[in-house]
Amino acid sequence: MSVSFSSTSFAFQRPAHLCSNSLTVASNNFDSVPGGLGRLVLNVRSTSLCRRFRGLKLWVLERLNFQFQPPKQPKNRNHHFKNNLENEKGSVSDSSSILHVPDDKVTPMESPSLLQTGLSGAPMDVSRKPSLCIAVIGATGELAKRKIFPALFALYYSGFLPENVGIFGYSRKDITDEDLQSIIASTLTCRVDHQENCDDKLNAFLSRTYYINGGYDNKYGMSMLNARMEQIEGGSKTNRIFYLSVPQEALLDVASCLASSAQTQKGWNRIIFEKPFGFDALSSHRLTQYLLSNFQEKQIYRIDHLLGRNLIENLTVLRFSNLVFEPLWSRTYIDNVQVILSEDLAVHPGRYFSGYGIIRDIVHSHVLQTIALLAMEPPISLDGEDIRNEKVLRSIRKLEPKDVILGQYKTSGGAKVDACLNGLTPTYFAAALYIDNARWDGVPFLIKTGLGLIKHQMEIRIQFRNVPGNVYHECIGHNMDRAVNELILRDVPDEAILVRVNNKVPGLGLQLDSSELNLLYKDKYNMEVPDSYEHLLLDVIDGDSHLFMRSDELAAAWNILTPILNEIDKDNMSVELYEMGGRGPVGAYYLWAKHGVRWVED
Ligand SMILES: NC(=O)C1=CN([C@@H]2O[C@H](COP(=O)(O)OP(=O)(O)OC[C@H]3O[C@@H](n4cnc5c(N)ncnc54)[C@H](OP(=O)(O)O)[C@@H]3O)[C@@H](O)[C@H]2O)C=CC1
Ligand SMILES: O=C1O[C@H](COP(=O)(O)O)[C@@H](O)[C@H](O)[C@H]1O
Repeated sequence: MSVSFSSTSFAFQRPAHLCSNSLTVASNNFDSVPGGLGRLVLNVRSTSLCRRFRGLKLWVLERLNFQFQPPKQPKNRNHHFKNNLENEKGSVSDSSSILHVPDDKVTPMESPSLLQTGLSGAPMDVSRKPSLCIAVIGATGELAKRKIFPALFALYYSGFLPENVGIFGYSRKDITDEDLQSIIASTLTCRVDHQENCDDKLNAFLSRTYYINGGYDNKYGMSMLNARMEQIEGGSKTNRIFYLSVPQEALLDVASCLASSAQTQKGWNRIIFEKPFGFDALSSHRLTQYLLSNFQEKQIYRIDHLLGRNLIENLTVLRFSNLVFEPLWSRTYIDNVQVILSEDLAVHPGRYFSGYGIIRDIVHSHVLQTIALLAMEPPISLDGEDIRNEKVLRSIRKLEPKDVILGQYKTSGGAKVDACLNGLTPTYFAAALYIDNARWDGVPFLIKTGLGLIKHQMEIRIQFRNVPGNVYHECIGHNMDRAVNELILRDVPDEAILVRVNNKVPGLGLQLDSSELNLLYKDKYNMEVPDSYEHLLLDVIDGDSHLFMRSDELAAAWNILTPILNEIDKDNMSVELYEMGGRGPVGAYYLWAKHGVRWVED
């Protein structure tokens, strides 16, 4: 059994063990299995552990379909099962049908000749029709090759996708199923921590991968995709995910053709959209209106892969599951918050960055979502909508030029603008941002993000106020700043959670030191960290939307940035050139000082 509860920890390893073991104890009534699968799953709403089980349901239910009849009217359905059973109005449904038993289900007992051995070593029926199909539109593109297919395979390998999942690639290139399979194969690897049956799993995954040449008429192309999916689904009730990984110019056409010609009527359809989410408030609004005229909000998943990091989930886990943090989470105890996301690399040629710049690329979704999740009000549950309802984007004050520093890295040739950049497109952004609500009034949220900087760094620092009337002030010395408590959530370099505290230096006398309590992930957890695309794809499969921007969040985020974007358009903002590989514009240091914060550089 790989789910172990001890007094201090709970560990989760491979789902295969969990599920195969669970099958021996689960009954066909999920609500009434004490201590068994039913209890683990049904406690999802109330424990953070259970977040780790999202995605398992597909795996488990795939297997349950062989052996159990699901309850006709489950009572007390938890978040997951609610999602699974609810139906939406109209033909386009977002209700997962994974609890249903396919009408044409063939049990292993009935058809022994169809048996093969699955991941868990248990028999599986490979002829069974898929309960989930995933189509990657833009399958021959860079993102699909580099990230999406590898993430899908990793999920498949680890048992988070149904064995009989259907994977479809779509683009305009005239290639075959085999061509796509060999393109994908060239980027697939098995995880270093479990390489069992790797070749078998690779082959199984590739054998479920099909290519559709959509040609230059997406309407026709999408109906071909639909026909191919139906053929593979064989009339069974199957849910579909469409990952739109196409250039922005193609997005509207692809989305509308997909909406009218490729959605299933027999299960739910979810659509993943890649960044950028519009160019400005107006274009984004138009795009949103267009999407909402084709899809329901709950079908839309706007993906920003940087939000799939542990760091982001830890923002809420640390706060809401630790009494030592939650009561401190306000202006009463927090002095300032720093969000740092720096890259040491320059812009990747060919990316949409040029012309868009760092504000649209990184600040609009990643940085503002990070702040929104950090500063949110307590949600009533971990349900995606409950979390999205509590993000405070609409309370964030619009940015003013006086609180923003922009920069662009110099080329190696001196002060000339990089050929990859369109004019003075900012590659660096620093700002002091305020949230006008009771919790955060007056607390500066300092942002620093840029390309071509001294190091790759991604961290959030929460600095607490000085201890009022600190009786140790004489032992600390004049620089009280050095004695502030800090909570640091670091993703790069070396994922870690650190808490800076004051302690006594050993020896006689009373000298204080500021030290870091250090939870270094690689020391504590000896495992390969899944890529953030895996995390987010699993969220889409589970219908968990909390890390994806809803349309109203998108609009609120543009609202915060529009005054700056307008000033840039009018050439009213200066863009400071900085050395590639340096610390960025010096103006940022003055900005922190103006907001009463000493920037921590290490
Ligand atoms: N690459 C990255 O790291 C990131 C990318 N993104 C976003 O992801 C999306 C894809 O990026 P990327 O893979 O780099 O882009 P590419 O240009 O490498 O690939 C685009 C894909 O879309 C297909 N395509 C282009 N036009 C159409 C069309 N009219 N109808 C159907 N398919 C079409 C292309 O194939 P064909 O020409 O044969 O049709 C190709 O498969 C973009 O929106 C980008 O902004 C976001 C974050 C990071
Ligand atoms: O989404 C983006 O992320 C990358 C950084 O991603 P990483 O996984 O390589 O850390 C960033 O370079 C790019 O500009 C942005 O669009």
